[in-house]
Formats: sequence, structure tokens, C-alpha cells
Amino acid sequence: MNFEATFKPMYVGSMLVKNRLVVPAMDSHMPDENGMIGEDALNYYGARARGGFGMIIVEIAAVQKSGIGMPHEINIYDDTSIPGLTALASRIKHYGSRAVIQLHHAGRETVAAMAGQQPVAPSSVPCPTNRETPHEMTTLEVYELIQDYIDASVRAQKAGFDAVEIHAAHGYMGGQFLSPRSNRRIDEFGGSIEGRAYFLKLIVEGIKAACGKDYPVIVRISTDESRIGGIQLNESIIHAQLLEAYGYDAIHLSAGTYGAWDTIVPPPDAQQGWNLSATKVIKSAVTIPVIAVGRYTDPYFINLAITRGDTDFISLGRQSIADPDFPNKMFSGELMDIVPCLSCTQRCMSFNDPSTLQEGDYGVSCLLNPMSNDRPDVRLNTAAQPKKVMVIGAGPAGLEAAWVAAKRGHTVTLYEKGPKSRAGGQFLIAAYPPFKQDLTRAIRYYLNMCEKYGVEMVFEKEVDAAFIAEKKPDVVIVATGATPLKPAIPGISGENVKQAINVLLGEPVKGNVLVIGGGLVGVETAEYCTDYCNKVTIVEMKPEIASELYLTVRDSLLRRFKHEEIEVHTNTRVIEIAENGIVCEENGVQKVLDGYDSIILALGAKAYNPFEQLNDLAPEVYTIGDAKQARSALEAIYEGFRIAQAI
Ligand SMILES: Cc1cc2nc3c(=O)[nH]c(=O)nc-3n(C[C@H](O)[C@H](O)[C@H](O)COP(=O)(O)OP(=O)(O)OC[C@H]3O[C@@H](n4cnc5c(N)ncnc54)[C@H](O)[C@@H]3O)c2cc1C
Ligand SMILES: Cc1cc2nc3c(=O)[nH]c(=O)nc-3n(C[C@H](O)[C@H](O)[C@H](O)COP(=O)(O)O)c2cc1C
Ligand code: SF4
Repeated sequence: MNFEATFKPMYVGSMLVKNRLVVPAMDSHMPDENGMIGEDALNYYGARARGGFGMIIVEIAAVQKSGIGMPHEINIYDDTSIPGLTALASRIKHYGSRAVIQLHHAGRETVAAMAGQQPVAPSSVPCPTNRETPHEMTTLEVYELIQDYIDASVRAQKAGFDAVEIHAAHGYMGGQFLSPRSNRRIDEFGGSIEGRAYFLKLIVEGIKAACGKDYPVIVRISTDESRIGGIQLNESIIHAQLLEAYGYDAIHLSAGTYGAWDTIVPPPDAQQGWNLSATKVIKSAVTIPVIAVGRYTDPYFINLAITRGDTDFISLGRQSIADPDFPNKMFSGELMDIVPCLSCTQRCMSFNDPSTLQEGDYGVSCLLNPMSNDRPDVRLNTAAQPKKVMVIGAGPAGLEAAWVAAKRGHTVTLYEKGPKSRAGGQFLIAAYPPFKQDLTRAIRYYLNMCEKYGVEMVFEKEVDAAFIAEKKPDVVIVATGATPLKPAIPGISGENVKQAINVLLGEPVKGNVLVIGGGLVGVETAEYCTDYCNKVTIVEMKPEIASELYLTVRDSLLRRFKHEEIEVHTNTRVIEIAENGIVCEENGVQKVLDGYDSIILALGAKAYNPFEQLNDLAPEVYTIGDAKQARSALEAIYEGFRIAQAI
């Protein structure tokens, strides 16, 4: 399949774009803390341009200092930014991509500490997430803000950007004007649907007057924000028609606002192209190109949507973070080489969170691709001295270490005690709960990379110290994973008690089940059980369940839990397991939860390392991933990468 439709050039206004694949704006933390462009941002965006994207929309750039909504947000509010922006546009265009920059003002979707003053907004309605009451702009202040968008566009054009995109989605300033939920003005900027769109009308007219009528201006809107009572599809169709009439050259159709984050960044339970039906409706109502977005990761699906004419362009958000070379791989048919995006948001949205970052790591990156952001320290070189490397364990840590080491020129053998069909370690078990099946794509990707770079993979071989001594490797990488914890709770060895991973692997449970432990494994096992059990209950010692899950993924899981009527007891400590239930202490009060046929344990895991005298095994020995300390695939993959890069 040649994916012809995807690679057919198309115009946005006067700008010819070489294909239909777009990197949408995504704040990356790669600009510096003052919002200036340096080498990190050039490398990050350069990698995506080199990877073949037709259009790259550079992340949010603040048109006013007081409109900053994110740390490291790009400065386009004064001329000091122009040299850095010039270098950025030039780096993107060097590879034949179109360079676009997103003009942004957070409005009420920020906090005073970030904005440096009380946030401003069309009306003084607090943001549903930040809860700070904004200052309602006077009519004069609105006109001044419009001028700031125009001045920012002039800077973008001077810097060499081919176009600008006005951010009016996700409930930011443009969207706050459009939405009757946040715009209660009675001057010319409110009142009616046209009044609410007047802000965006004056912006595009001003930009065209200042930059030339042929300078392309894209607008990004949300098709739907109904979950928080805002714009609905019928209204956004009219917005799209008005915006076309006002002079915008293309419409980028996202969804959601703060307060409904999981419609902005769809979680794993969203289907491929989940917003495409709304996009089709809007496309049929306008004549300018539309850009679809929202969980596009599959080349076949992408090409079909474009071939059918459901959309003109498709933005690959997190998929472009996972794999900057997606377009080139799609074009050349190397589909197995594509790093799949799992929608997990585990690393790409956690660039602020030191607890998720490995030492020296910073900026946006991907769970499955530690090289995603193309910082110099995550690039690969050829090994100075090729070595004989033995990797023990084909979980994510071992698989990543093996292919990266082999790519660098080492001779790598990977041993796994299970069969090839069970490659992936715990990550394969992690693919069993609902909405996690994409994890198998990741495992397939890793196996493919191992094959591609010549890793010898030996399955059904449990390695012991004698075997290592016999093989005499230069380097041993121990990636033997973890085993589930079984603490000394009375009754824990009863026949009615099962480990969560065994349940996921098929050990039967039925009737009513109670899961002890409301962490990731516990909540996912509980949801898995709802398919064939009558009643599912979780008890968790902490005040919250699923506390390690990221915002969007957690929100959607908790929403499903409500539908599935899973009973949750937090602040609850198990004292004893009985034949048909447990004795526990909930919020300090002792009680019995009974009527359960099975009790499932999801109480965490402990490192499994079967080798006692590690340093005697080979000249170089490293322990990585859960074998070092039971954590998540993120640490496992990043440690695998770092060791393979260092040896
Ligand atoms: C239900 C569930 C859901 C999860 N969901 C997520 C998630 O969404 N995101 C996330 O980041 N993490 C998740 N995790 C955790 C994640 O799967 C683990 O942290 C990760 O797999 C650890 O990787 P690893 O390679 O270190 O070890 P493992 O994945 O445990 O792999 C170790 C491998 O070593 C093999 N092995 C052991 N001893 C030997 C030996 N002597 N010789 C040869 N082979 C040996 C084992 O058979 C196994 O295949 C989940 C875990 C579970 C159980
Ligand atoms: C890390 C991250 C940062 C984002 N920042 C922005 C942004 O600056 N501007 C914007 O309009 N959308 C932003 N988004 C939303 C994306 O542009 C995109 O619409 C969303 O991720 C859904 O697409 P996907 O499912 O392909 O990831 C961001 C998303 C992510 C994951
Ligand atoms: S961290 Fe997860 S959601 Fe983010 S790009 Fe990687 S696979 Fe996709």
C-alpha cells in the first residue's frame, strides 16, 4: 500500500504543504525558562521536520507576557525572541516542512503565579480547573489584546514562519470568547454567536492587513466542550463557517477545555480518530481545508480518513512525539519500525514531574522512545569497542537494552525463560486489562527492532550463574523483572486468594470479587473482572485509588468505574482475609466486608534478581528495570536505553 492520499500535496491558502501529516502545537519544555528558542528546541522540532511532516505547528507562543499559561512558553510578545524564532523557522523549513507557530493567550486558564498578575478573560468567570477569578477585560483592553496578536504575527512572519495558527481551542482566550459558558459580555465581543466570534474576526483581519492578504492564518477551535457545559457541535459548525467568511485559511478541529482534559488529550479508551465524525460534519460545512486531530496512530486509518475526504490534514500529536520519523516510515512502508503511541501520557505529559524523569532527562519525551526529543545526550553513537553482551529477560528493559546495544555495534544475545509468544514480561500482562491492548504493539515493535539490528533472541532459556560463566560475555545486563508481593496478612494463603497477574493471565474467578490494592495493577484487574464477575470491590490503604495514573488516563478510568459500579473503599487497611471476605479498618473503624468468592491481591511487586554475586559474573554487570527496583515500564525502558548507550 502506498498511502497515496496522505502524501499528496495540498494548499493552505497560498502555502503548498508537501503532505497531509501535521505536528500540532504541543508545549515541549524545550524552549528555555524565559521562552527563548535554543538548541534543545531546534533539535526537537528539527527531528520532526527531518522525519517528513508536511507542516509543523510550533507550540503555544504567548502574545502577552500576562497570557502565559505554561512554564517555558515561547515568547512572541516582544522582539527579543525574533533571532531564536528565525533559527527555528529556518530549521523546520530546511527539511521541506512548513513552519507555523501557534499564537496563544491563556486567558483564565492560568494562575496569577504564572501570568505575573491576576489572569484576564472575556468575563470574570473562574476557570473550572484553576479556580482563580479573572479580571474581566475592558473593551479597550480587548482591542489592545487583538493588536498584540497582530504584532505577534508580524514577528512570526519576520522570523520566517510560513503561517500562524490562532489558538481558540481548549478554552484558551479565543475559545473563551467563543463559548457562552465563559463569555458573558454585553459589548460588541459578546451577546450573540457573531459577537463572541468578533474577537477572532478582528484578529484575522488585522493580521491580513499587517502581513499581507496571502499570509496564511489557521484557527484552532474545539468542536465540542459540552462536558463542562460549553460549546456544542451545532454551534461549532457555525463558528467554522463564520471563521471561513472572516478570512481564515484552514480550521484545525480539536475538542475539550480545561476541566475536560481527556477530550483535549484522549486517553487509551478513545478510539482512533475519535473526533472524526464531528470533523466530517464541519468539513462538509466549509470550503477551506480542515485538520483533524485526536488519537491518530495507525497509518491505514489515517490514509483512509484522507482518501474518503473526511478531512484534509491529520495532526499526529503524541504519535509525533513517540516517533518523529512517522511520515518517512509510513511513506517507505516500514510500518513495523514505527514507535507506536499508546496514549498513556506517561512521559510526554510528565515533563514537569521530577518523579517520572531519569537523571539528566528533561523536556518532552516518550515512554517507548527515550530518543524522542533528540537532545545530544540521547543520540546514539557507534560503540568504541564492540563487546559480547548478554541480556537476561525480554521485558521492556531487556528488549530496549538489547536492540539499542546491537544498533551501536555490540554482539547481543537476549535470553528469556518464557516462550517467544510471552515476550514482553509484565508489560504483556499489562496488555490484558481493557483499553491496554496497544501495549502488544509496543512489544511487537521491540521484537522487530531486535531482529532488525541482529540481536540473537533465545527463548525458553532460564539463565543461571553457571550458564553465564560458560558463555563468558563481556557485559551482563540483568533485566529479570519483579514478582508480586505477598505480605504476612492472616489468611493470605487461602485457596480463595489469587494474585492479580494470575487472574489477568486466565486463572478463573467468578461471582463477587474483592481486590486488595487500588494502585495501577489493582484498578486494572478490577476493571478486567467486571466483564465476568457480578460484583467488584477494591480496598486501598491510601486516600485515593490509581494515584500514580496521569490526569487524563486517571479521569477516564474513574469515569468508567462509576458506570461499571465498582465499589471503592479508600483509607482502608486489611487486617485479615477470611473465607468469604476480609476484616479491615476503614477510616479507623473496624468492619467486615463479606460475600466474596475470591480475593485478588494487587499489593505491589518486589525486584526479582536470581544472581547473588553479580560482580563475579562478567567484567561488566548492570541491573536495570524492575530487577533493580519494581517500578514501571518507564524506568525499565529508560534504564535499558542508558546502559545500552553507555557500554
Ligand atoms: C497488570 C499490569 C499493568 C501494568 N501497566 C503498566 C503501565 O500501564 N505502564 C507502565 O509503565 N508499567 C506498567 N506495568 C509495570 C511494567 O509492566 C513493569 O514495570 C515492566 O514490565 C518492568 O520491565 P522489566 O523489563 O524490568 O521486567 P519484566 O517486564 O518483569 O520482564 C522480566 C523478564 O525477565 C524474564 N526472566 C526472569 N528471570 C529470568 C532468567 N533467569 N532467565 C531468563 N529470563 C528471565 C521474565 O520471564 C520476564 O519476561 C504494569 C504491570 C502489570 C502487572
Ligand atoms: C504534551 C502535550 C502538549 C500539548 N500542548 C498543546 C499546545 O501547546 N497547544 C495546543 O493547541 N494543543 C496542545 N496539546 C494538544 C495536542 O495538540 C493534540 O491536540 C492532542 O494531544 C490530541 O492529539 P493526539 O491524540 O494525537 O495526541 C498538547 C498535547 C500534549 C500531549
Ligand atoms: S508517552 Fe505514551 S502517550 Fe506519550 S507519546 Fe509516548 S506512548 Fe504516546
